[in-house]
Amino acid sequence: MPSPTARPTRTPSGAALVVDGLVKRYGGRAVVDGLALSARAGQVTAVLGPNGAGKTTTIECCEGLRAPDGGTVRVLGLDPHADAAALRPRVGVMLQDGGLPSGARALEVLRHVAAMYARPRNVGELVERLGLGSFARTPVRRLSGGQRQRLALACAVVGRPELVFLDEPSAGMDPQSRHAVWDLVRELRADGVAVVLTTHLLDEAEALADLVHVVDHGKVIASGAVPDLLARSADAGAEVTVRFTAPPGFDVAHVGAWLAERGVSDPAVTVGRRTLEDVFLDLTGRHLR
Ligand SMILES: Nc1ncnc2c1ncn2[C@@H]1O[C@H](COP(=O)(O)OP(=O)(O)OP(=O)(O)O)[C@@H](O)[C@H]1O
Repeated sequence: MPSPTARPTRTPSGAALVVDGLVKRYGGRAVVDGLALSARAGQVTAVLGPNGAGKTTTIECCEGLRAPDGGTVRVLGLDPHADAAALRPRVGVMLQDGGLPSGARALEVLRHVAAMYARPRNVGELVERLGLGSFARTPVRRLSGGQRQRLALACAVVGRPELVFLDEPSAGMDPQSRHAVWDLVRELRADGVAVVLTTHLLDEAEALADLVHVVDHGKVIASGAVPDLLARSADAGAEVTVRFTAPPGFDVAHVGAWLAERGVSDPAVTVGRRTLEDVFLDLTGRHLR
């Protein structure tokens, strides 16, 4: 049973998570190879990288699920292995495969997890927020992928964690669910929670992240806020988007001709009104399934 008196512990730098020189080997191969990153309270930190880059391995070392072969990990100033019991009530975890008991019904699982905490969130409110009501009595093994993700997210946050790890939180979700997840992540940040997420959805990282770490071959190859990372690559030439509402009869070919006259090679002028996501949400509504 988590202690009701658990208090935030911050490292001197104020970071909620500090990973330094992390090494993890499998069969002699370092899949995480001297990786360093950090995350702060009240911020969303996104860990990006191609398949097999070492993101999940890193996050699982931070969660105390895998033992590192080298380097240090400090979670709320504590060691995820040695201090696992002290960290359990303070850290929320949403695993990529859900990690939920397959035979239990969805709402039973959430109520059970909530009961393990001293000051859980209101379960009914969370059910409403994440649209869990329509499958509350469905066994976990019968849930769709997106429903299981939403249940796993609810379980990760129901205990009011100070730090939450979300491994690809909106993978496989419909746009309605993704927006609900994003709203919840923003609320956690506003409440001062340190949110650490991995994602392959770069629009998700752009929409949510205060800090981005890009991982490849087991190392962080770039870190910074999204505008900083974009500014660093500005010399490569920027793609400029201009939006305007064309009056009736306007010939967009003039825009391409005007750009070509000014030395812009192969300008691509496209006419579009709304994104497919806008149309999809209009057609299917915003309510969660
Ligand atoms: N238990 C294990 N035994 C052997 N190799 C492993 C093990 N776990 C992970 N690996 C390997 O470690 C590498 C990193 O895997 P990891 O799951 O951390 O990548 P990832 O960045 O999260 O990828 P993805 O985006 O596909 O989820 C991969 O090459 C993977 O095959």
